[in-house]
Amino acid sequence: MSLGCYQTVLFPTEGKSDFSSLNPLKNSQLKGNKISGVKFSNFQVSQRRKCIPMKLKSLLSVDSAVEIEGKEGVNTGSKYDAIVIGSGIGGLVAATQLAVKGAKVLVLEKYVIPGGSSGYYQRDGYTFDVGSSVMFGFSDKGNVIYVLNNYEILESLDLFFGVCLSGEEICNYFLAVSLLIYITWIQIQGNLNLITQALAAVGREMEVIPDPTTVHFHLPNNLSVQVHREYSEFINELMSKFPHEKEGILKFYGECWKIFNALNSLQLKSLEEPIYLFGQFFQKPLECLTLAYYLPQNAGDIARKYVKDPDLLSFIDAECFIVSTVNALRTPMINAGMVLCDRHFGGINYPVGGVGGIAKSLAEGLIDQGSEILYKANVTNIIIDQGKAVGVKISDGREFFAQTIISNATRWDTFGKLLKAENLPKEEENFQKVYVKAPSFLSIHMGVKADVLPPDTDCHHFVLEDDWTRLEEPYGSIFLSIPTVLDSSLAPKGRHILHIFTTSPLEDWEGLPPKDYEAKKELIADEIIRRLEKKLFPGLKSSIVFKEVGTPKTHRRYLARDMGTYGPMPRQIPKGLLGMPFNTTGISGLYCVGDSCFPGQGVIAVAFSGVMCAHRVAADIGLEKKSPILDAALLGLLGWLRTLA
Ligand SMILES: NC(=O)c1ccc[n+]([C@@H]2O[C@H](COP(=O)([O-])OP(=O)(O)OC[C@H]3O[C@@H](n4cnc5c(N)ncnc54)[C@H](O)[C@@H]3O)[C@@H](O)[C@H]2O)c1
Ligand SMILES: CC(C)=CCC/C(C)=C/C=C/C(C)=C/C=C/C(C)=C/C=C/C=C(C)/C=C/C=C(C)/C=C/C=C(\C)CCC=C(C)C
Repeated sequence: MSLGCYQTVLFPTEGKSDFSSLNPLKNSQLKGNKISGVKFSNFQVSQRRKCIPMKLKSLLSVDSAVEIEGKEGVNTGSKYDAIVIGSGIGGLVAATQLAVKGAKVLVLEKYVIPGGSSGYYQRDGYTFDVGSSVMFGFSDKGNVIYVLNNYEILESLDLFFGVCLSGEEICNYFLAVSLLIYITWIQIQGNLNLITQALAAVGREMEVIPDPTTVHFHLPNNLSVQVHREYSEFINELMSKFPHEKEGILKFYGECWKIFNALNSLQLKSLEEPIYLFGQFFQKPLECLTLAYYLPQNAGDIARKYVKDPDLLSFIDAECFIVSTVNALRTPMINAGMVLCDRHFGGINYPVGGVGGIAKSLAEGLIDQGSEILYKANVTNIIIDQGKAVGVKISDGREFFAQTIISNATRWDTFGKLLKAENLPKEEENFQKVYVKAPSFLSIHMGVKADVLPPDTDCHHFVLEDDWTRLEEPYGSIFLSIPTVLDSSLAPKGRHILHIFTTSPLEDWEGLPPKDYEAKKELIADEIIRRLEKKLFPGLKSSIVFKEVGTPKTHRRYLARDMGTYGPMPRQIPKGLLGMPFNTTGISGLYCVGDSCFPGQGVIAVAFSGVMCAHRVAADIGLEKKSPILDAALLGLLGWLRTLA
C-alpha cells in the first residue's frame, strides 16, 4: 500500500519544512542543490527465483536523474507546455509521456526525491519502500503471445454453448480438446504492463524478480490461501478449500478474465479523447462493449451470482480489500478483473534495488527528454487567469507558467488547498459526494534477524485472524511485506525487512501531547507485532533490530495527502467506475492525475491515469489529433454519465 514511514520521532513538528534534515538518502551526498552519488549495495538476487525477465539498465544511479535545478536554474518566466504538480507515479507517467510526445514539461515536487507513495528511504543499511512492494503491470508481457489455460477454455466453452456445465462434466468431455487448445498459441496484444511501458517510453528498463506468490492470506476459521503466480495452482488451492463451490469459483474468476483479456487487447489511451475512443470501438467492438457492460458493476454483485458460501464471499472481500480498501460489493468489477488476473498473466514482479527505482528511472528519463524536475518546490497556489489555469506559485514566492497545469496532488488537495474554495467546479462537488477519503495507515518498518523467518516464507501476507467483520475496521487487517525475501540487497547481511501496515484514521492521532503520541505509537505497534508473532513468526519481537513507526500524521506530512488518505473510496455502493472522474476538470487548462482519477488507487492504476492524462493534454496542446466538436460531445456525455453514479 502506499503509505510510507518517515521517522516521526525525528520530525514531529507538523508544517516544518526543513528538508535538509529529512534527507532519506543517508548514503548520498547533497551537493548544494544537486543530489548525487547514491550508491546501492551489490544487488544479490535470490537464486530461488531464477527467471529475471528484464535487464538492469541505469537503475538507481541518480547522478543525472535527480537533477535539482537551483533558483537560478529554472526560468520561472518561461512558458512550458505543461507543469506537473507532484512526482508520484501518476505525475511522472503523465510528464514522461508528454515529454516523449515533444512537450516541454516542468515537474514541481515538494519533497527531496521523486515517487511520493512509491518512494523509498534508507536507514542503517536498509532500503525501505515507502509504500508496499506489490507491483502489478510490471512484466515483460506486452505485445506477446498469450496462452489460454484450461479454465479459460472451459469458461469460453460454457459461454459459447450458453449452458452451465459442471466442472467435472466439462473436464471429462473436453479434456482432449482442452489439451489440444492448451498448446495453441493465440496472438493477442498485451497492453497492461503499464509500468514497464512507461519506463520503456523514456528508454529505461529495470531488472525485476518474479514473485512466486502475490499474497498469502491468513484468514478467520484458519483459512490459509496462497495466491500462486500460476493461475491453475491458485484456483486448485482455492477449490480444495471450497470443494462445494468449484463451479462458482471458476465462473467468478472466469468473468474476471473476460475483463482482463478485453482490457489487455485495447491500446490504452485517454477515454476522454473521442478520436481514439471511437477508433477502439471500431477496431475492437466486442472488447469495448464488454468493458462498457462491466463499467457500472461491482465485484461483490458478480461474485454473489455464482458463490453462496459466506466464507468464500468473505475471501473475495479480502481479495478486493487489499486493492481498493473496501469490500467486494464496493469494488469496481473492472478493477477487480484487472488485478485478480494480471498477477497470473504478467505476474507480480519486484524491481531489484526497491520500488523507489521506478520513480528515479522515470525522473531520469524525463530529464533525458529535455524536460525538468524541481525538488523542494511546494506548490501553494494554482494561478487562474480569466477562468483558465495558467501557472503555479510555490512557497518561496516564485511563479511558473505553462499552457496546461496537471495536478498529481489528490483532488481534495487540488481543489481544497491549491485553488480557492470559490473555484470548486460542479464536477468536483459531485466527486466529493460520491467519494470520500479512505482512511490513512499506521506503518511499521522493521529490520529483523533473518533466522526468525521460516524457510520459504512468502513475500506478502495479509492477516485477519478471527473475525471477518473486522476486515475494514481500523487496525483490523494487517498487511505485511518482506521484500528481502526477493531481494536480499535491501538489508544488511543476516537481516530481513518487515514492512507492516494497517488502516488507521488521522483522528486517532490528533491533539496528543508529544509524549502521549509516542507512547500510543509504541502501544499500537507492539500489539500488531504481537499478533504477527502469534500467527506467523514466533520470537518476532525479540528478533527486531530496527523499528520505525509512521502514523497518519507522518503520511499527511510527507506524502502531502489530505488527512494522510490512502486514496478515494466510495461513500456508498458505487456504480462500478462510472462516477470516477477522468483527467479534465471544470477549469480550463487544469487536469488531475493520480489516484483520485479513473481508475483509482494503485500504482498501475495511477500509471494508467498518467497515460490517459498525457494523451488528453497532448491533444489539447496540438501534439495529438483532436476534434473540438467530438470533444464537446464526448465530454458532455461523460459528464452526464457520471451524474448517474
Ligand atoms: N502497489 C502498492 O502497494 C502501492 C505502493 C505505493 C503506492 N501505491 C499507490 O500509489 C497511489 C498514489 O500515487 P499518485 O501518483 O496518485 O500520488 P502520490 O501521492 O504517490 O504522489 C503525489 C506526489 O505529489 C507531491 N505533491 C503533493 N502536493 C504537492 C504540492 N502542493 N506541491 C508539490 N508537490 C506536491 C507529493 O509530495 C508526492 O510526491 C496510491 O493510490 C497507492 O494506491 C501503491
Ligand atoms: C468511456 C465509456 C463510457 C465507455 C467505454 C468503454 C471502454 C472502452 C472502457 C474502457 C475502460 C478501460 C480501458 C479501463 C481501464 C482500467 C484499468 C487499467 C484499471 C486498472 C486498475 C488497477 C487497480 C485498481 C490496481 C490496484 C492495485 C492496488 C491498489 C494495489 C495495492 C496493493 C497492495 C496494497 C498490496 C497488498 C500488500 C500486502 C498484502 C502485503
